Amino acid sequence: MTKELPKVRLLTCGGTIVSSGESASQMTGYRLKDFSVDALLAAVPGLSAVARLDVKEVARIDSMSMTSAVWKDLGRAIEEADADPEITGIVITHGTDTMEETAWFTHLTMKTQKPVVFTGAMRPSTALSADGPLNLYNAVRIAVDPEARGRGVLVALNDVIIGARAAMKVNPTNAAAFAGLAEGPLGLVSGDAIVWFGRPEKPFGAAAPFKLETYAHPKRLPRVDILYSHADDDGMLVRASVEAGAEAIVHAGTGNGSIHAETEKALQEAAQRGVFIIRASRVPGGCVTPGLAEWQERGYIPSGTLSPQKARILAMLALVTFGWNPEKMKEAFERY
Ligand SMILES: NC(=O)C[C@H](N)C(=O)O
Repeated sequence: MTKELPKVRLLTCGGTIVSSGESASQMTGYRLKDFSVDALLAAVPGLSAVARLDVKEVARIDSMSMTSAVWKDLGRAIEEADADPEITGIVITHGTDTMEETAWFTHLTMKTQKPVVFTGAMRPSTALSADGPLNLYNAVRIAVDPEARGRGVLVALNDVIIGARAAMKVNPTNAAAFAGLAEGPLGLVSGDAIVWFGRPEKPFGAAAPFKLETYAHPKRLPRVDILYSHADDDGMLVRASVEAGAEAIVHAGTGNGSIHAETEKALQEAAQRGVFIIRASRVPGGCVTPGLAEWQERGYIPSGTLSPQKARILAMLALVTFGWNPEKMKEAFERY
């Protein structure tokens, strides 16, 4: 008797992988129309020889409009797949614009040991050399690879496998859109082989205290704004953010998380009012260090190797999990 193929739950969230243009040469300016997931699967010959796929639509949106309400629906769908003993791995198709954010949220909150692989496409389904079908094929291969277990949530496109913590979209149009900043990739798809060489260094999933149930759907997570600094910055956005009820501000500063002298006054006032200040950087890659002694005295927290968008998610999760707790907020940025 032939061995039954492993079963993979495919959770779909929309994005370019199911978008269509007017012609094969249209690479941008396309829309999410009526291209179905079934049509996407039909465009992947050989997929049925890798795994049995069982599909569930979680959302059908362009990922620039992602919300934490969708993260919660996705989390519930992953928990369902985790509880099903027949399912070996989970693949999530998602727009690439905010894929790194959904993947990071999932990496911190999901407790499953099963592989969870995010993929998507940079070219619409109708394009010449559409990249979605091969990306999906490879994501399913990764999801059934026993070696993928224990490496946390993965982002796999264009033959590169990157951990959710490090993954960042670094090109707006190229098929090689993702890089694993600072930490590098965890593996590669090399033709028929899947090659692994890295594991996440920091605790995640079951080793992290963050849980999906801690925020009430459809309510958003606590307000945390990202403020991008530049010449002539004057702190106006800091004041607006505090006014809007931000519980933390991620300051995407220049260089090593540096702060414009004019903005510093507004950040200091915000910190005195109990708003957490996370010092991140608009520079991609590298590591933001604790910096000036007075920043440390004021309780500003360096983002380390987390991008501003990842720092925002960690701050939100720390707020819902620990409440207003400066020690725990600082520890969260050191540990996760
Ligand atoms: N390449 C993409 O997937 C971009 C897309 N518009 C999105 O949903 O993020």
